[in-house]
Amino acid sequence: MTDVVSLYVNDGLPEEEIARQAALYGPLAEDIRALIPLGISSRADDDEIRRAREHLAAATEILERRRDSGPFGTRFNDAGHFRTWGNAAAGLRNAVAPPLEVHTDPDGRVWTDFHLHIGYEGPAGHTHGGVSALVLDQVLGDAARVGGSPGMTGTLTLRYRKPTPLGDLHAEAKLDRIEGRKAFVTGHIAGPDGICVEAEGIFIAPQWIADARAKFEAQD
Ligand SMILES: CCCCCCCCCCCC(=O)SCCNC(=O)CCNC(=O)[C@H](O)C(C)(C)COP(=O)(O)OP(=O)(O)OC[C@H]1O[C@@H](n2cnc3c(N)ncnc32)[C@H](O)[C@@H]1OP(=O)(O)O
Repeated sequence: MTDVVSLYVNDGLPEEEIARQAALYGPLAEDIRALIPLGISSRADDDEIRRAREHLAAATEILERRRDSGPFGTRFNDAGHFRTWGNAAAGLRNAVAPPLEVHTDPDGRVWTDFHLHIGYEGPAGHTHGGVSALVLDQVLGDAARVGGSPGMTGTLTLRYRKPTPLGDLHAEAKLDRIEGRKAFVTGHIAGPDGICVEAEGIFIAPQWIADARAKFEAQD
């Protein structure tokens, strides 16, 4: 099993290098993401598909020449700039991610306006329920972190109130309370006609995080 702690790496990258990599690899993920709905909707003919696949094979051959092994993990530098570029919901380098760009209000509410293309379909013309769970897991988890209690999802409870359309959506979440290592968070996804999915989550700081925080506070 992958050791979670070993995937938290201070790689010491300077800010300029992080910005350079973001400007290089972010657009690559956008290009790959744009292919997903085309894979579903293209009406190209036999010859066009064959040619398109040859181009994709050539791109694959270039991209796999040099690559990291394993997941991206969580990387950071001495300035405390964290990168979770492989994250399935928000990762800058992950074409599977919508991606979510999560904002924080001064009162601790976190929110994101995001777009789900046709590759996120579940019920005909609507968002897959598991994708809604992905979005809410991320947004509620961010609210726990912003509220000072980052943790792993222990329990995520969803109420699907009405079908969630595809397209432009909004999600938000707020920390309700902290009890020991547990953060209780609520949130929802809304479409143009109001709230579609409500969520309650309990996020639990693993013991190693609680220990690290206690050690840090003892040094203060
Ligand atoms: C890393 C940084 C994040 C950073 C992550 C940022 C990513 C953003 C969001 C994405 C989040 C994810 O997808 S996370 C991936 C999905 N989640 C997971 O894979 C989690 C897998 N489960 C685990 O690793 C573990 O079960 C934990 C960490 C959740 C809990 O283990 P533990 O730390 O040993 O817990 P334990 O001592 O038994 O219990 C502590 C307290 O929590 C309660 N408790 C225990 N389990 C649960 C539970 N599932 N639901 C509710 N409550 C629970 C206990 O009753 C107890 O309450 P009391 O007696 O104290 O009252």
